[in-house]
Amino acid sequence: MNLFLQLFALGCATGGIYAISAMGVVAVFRSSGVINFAHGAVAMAGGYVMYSVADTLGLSHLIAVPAGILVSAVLGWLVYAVVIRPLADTSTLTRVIATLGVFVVLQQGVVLTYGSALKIPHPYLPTGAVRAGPVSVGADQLILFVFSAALTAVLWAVFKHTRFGLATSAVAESPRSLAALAWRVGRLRGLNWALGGALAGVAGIALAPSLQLQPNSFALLIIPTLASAMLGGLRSFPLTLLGGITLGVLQAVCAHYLDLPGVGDAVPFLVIIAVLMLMGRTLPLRSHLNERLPRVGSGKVHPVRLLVAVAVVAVAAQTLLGVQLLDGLTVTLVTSIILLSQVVVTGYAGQLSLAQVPIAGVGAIIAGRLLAATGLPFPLAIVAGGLAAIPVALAVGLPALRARGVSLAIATLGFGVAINAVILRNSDLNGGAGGLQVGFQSVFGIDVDSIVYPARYAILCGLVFVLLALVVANVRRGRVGRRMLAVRTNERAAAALGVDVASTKLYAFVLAGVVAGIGGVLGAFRNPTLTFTSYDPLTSVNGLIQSVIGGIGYVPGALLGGVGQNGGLATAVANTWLFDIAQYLVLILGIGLIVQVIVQPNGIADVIAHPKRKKGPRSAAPRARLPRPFARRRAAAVDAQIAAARRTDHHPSGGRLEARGVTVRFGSVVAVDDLSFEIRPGEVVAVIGPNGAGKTTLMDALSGFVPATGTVLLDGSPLSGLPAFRRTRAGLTRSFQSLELLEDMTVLDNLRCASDPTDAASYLIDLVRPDRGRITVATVAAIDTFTLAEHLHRFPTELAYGTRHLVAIARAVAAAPKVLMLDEPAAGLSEVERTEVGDLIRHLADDWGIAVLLVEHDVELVRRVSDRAIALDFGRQIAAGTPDEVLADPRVVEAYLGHSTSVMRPTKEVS
Ligand SMILES: Nc1ncnc2c1ncn2[C@@H]1O[C@H](COP(=O)(O)OP(=O)(O)OP(=O)(O)O)[C@@H](O)[C@H]1O
Repeated sequence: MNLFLQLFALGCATGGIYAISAMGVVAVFRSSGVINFAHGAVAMAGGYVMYSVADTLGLSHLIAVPAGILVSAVLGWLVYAVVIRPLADTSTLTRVIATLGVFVVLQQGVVLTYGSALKIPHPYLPTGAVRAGPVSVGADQLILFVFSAALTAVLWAVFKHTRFGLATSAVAESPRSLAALAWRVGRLRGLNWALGGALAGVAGIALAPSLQLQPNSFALLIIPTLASAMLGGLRSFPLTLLGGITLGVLQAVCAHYLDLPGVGDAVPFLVIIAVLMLMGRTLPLRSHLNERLPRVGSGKVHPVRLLVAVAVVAVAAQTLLGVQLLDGLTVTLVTSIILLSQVVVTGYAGQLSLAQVPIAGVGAIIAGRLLAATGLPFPLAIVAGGLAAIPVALAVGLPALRARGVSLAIATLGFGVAINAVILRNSDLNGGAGGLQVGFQSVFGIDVDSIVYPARYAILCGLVFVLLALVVANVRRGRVGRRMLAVRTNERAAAALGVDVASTKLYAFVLAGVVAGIGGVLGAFRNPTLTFTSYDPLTSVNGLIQSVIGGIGYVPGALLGGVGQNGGLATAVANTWLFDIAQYLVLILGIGLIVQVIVQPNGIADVIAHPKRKKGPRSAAPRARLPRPFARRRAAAVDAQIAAARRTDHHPSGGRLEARGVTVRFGSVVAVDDLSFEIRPGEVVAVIGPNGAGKTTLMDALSGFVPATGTVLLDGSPLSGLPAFRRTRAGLTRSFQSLELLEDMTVLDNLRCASDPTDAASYLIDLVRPDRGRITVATVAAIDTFTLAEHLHRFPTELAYGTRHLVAIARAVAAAPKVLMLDEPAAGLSEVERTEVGDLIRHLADDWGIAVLLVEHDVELVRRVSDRAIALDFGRQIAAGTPDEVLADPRVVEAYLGHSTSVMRPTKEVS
């Protein structure tokens, strides 16, 4: 018990400091909605400045400590003013990546200024023991704990009771309202960033004497910091203190009682995962903002160009390049393979993984141990490394099922730290200080020893890169690629099209894991003795940065990113002909990244592929692709498929939807209250009601987007309990009020996404033979009915508003639904377009027998199109019958207009 109390006290002291650092993150997040990944590096800078002033210059800590805090505060403000402010209108991903750039710049700046060696600052607080009953704690720890509690109280009071604090809480919600009240939003945010920096500095200075200063480990203070901040819900200072203490105590107890190396480092990660799993959702809410991510390439392979490039590299490697350049080439190719994994998981699938390099390390360590233990041939060891990465990649991907964006980045960074601590730095696995002896390798009898035959090893890496690049490009062009793009663009829309969002994400992580694992093996086996120090989480951050600079959505982007790897071609060329830039390379990359995300977020590969395109991810691809012979051939093939489908006399047919006692609660709000109704094949049933009546929530409940009680039956089969994509596949399809078109895809690919077969075989077949997708009878029916033939190769952003509406309905029809639910399909359309949409809805019901549930505010349209109507108010059914009966019902009139004497007129817009 005494020991536990002792550990508890120790954990409280460390946790208090985590909490101080985390409160800096909270202050920044409350004001700007941004998670600053450079926060740990800012803390580290504070610690180093304190060390310089006190230990190097020999000045008093009374000067050194404030100096460290001041520098951190200034750094915090600078990050805001120089990096975050110019990126105010960009995606979360862009801002995360930018702060990662700052992280790298600060970390490398410290390395260049102070070196990587450990620095041990002199303690500045009394270190004697203080006894309280059976527990003895250091006086410094006690002081720091009391200080953290006092600081929490001060911050809580400031943010709760001062104008500054109240304005900060308001600024993240509504900067415009605050500006209207004469607040200078930029200055307020800048102050919070400075406060965040200062708090990071306090934490860095507090931890410096016990943690000791070392750039690589100290900057990772960001992980426990973020874990504490997440436990505090990124809002509450007292809860953040509690979170920090919980974390500190858990770390101390686990490290003591669990005999597992690195377990202390893994605890914050486990806490992060637990929070994400508890708080996250499998599909985002309606309010989730879908942001455009960096553009993706087409995955088109030019065989002639590829063969020429391979031949040139092979000949140059064998005949022209010296050892240094060959080594640079090998490092570039190995890195490029690992970055290919980033293209799959982040570029295509939109999942921000910061664990790809540690995953590569797992592949390397397992292949190394297998080969050392069994004498496995090298090619099989490469494959084994790829396969060995699968379970770890799956585990890294699991949080993605409930977390997205910044949260996922935090989880994967934490996972990387845990993998590094528990597996890669584990001397039971990594061969200890001497490394893992594997000797030299051969492939099919050819010696590929990278020291004697560096050219051969480089060529081997080149061939593996080409092979994997082809696989990744195939995936992009196939059915699976469409699913990934749909998921990255809009998870709700993807699920509504029948895409299994969870499986698609996990597949992306697994495929990326295999690719990274193979890269990891090739990287480690460059030497006869394997070491795993270069598979650390910081290298993973650098890897992401290189991917973004190269073009994270492009296969060639991985190669371009690999060129910039430390020790890669850029370094080798510069070292051979210029000067030793290795030490500055990471710094240059970090600065390059920050400049690039501001100027050209899509990467160098995008500029090369489309030199004339505008820079922002929002600028659509121009139609000018069609004249190219390839595009013309493809268009002709599409036309032929459409013609063939037209010759068959099939079209979608309807089914019967039954809802029994469907109820949805959001806390105390009952959004849908015990609704029961039926829609028969060929029937159009309108659901009307004032704003907030529960119409969209009803649709969400029927289609599986929100949890509901009650029963939903399709043709007598229960749908309740099934996830959204399964309901779509069963025949219940929906459109969205906000259309939710997949903006990264052409109209045709939007339709294909809805009509693609859903079998799992494509996950494997697409790797070698991508399925461009057949055009189904339902798709052609949708194209013809909604006259979309001329728009098929356009992107949604290029279409007129009315046409976008038609595409949204056509896409739902392309899924061959039995029951179609349309959420305000006529909103914002002109009179003529509304009439057209009404006719089309009737056509779907009358000619194809589809059962239609129509949510609509346009009373005229409801009256003209629907067979029956149901009126809702506060989630409850207040009337049902023919449209005329329902619209004339006094309860409906009252619900809409607030008093029963008014007469409901056939106006166009009631709301
Ligand atoms: N995720 C949510 N959490 C909490 N409350 C919610 C959520 N989604 C909807 N609501 C509430 O449920 C009620 C019904 O909202 P809903 O959007 O379904 O109404 P609606 O009839 O579709 O309105 P509109 O015509 O404006 O689209 C409202 O009170 C709304 O605030």
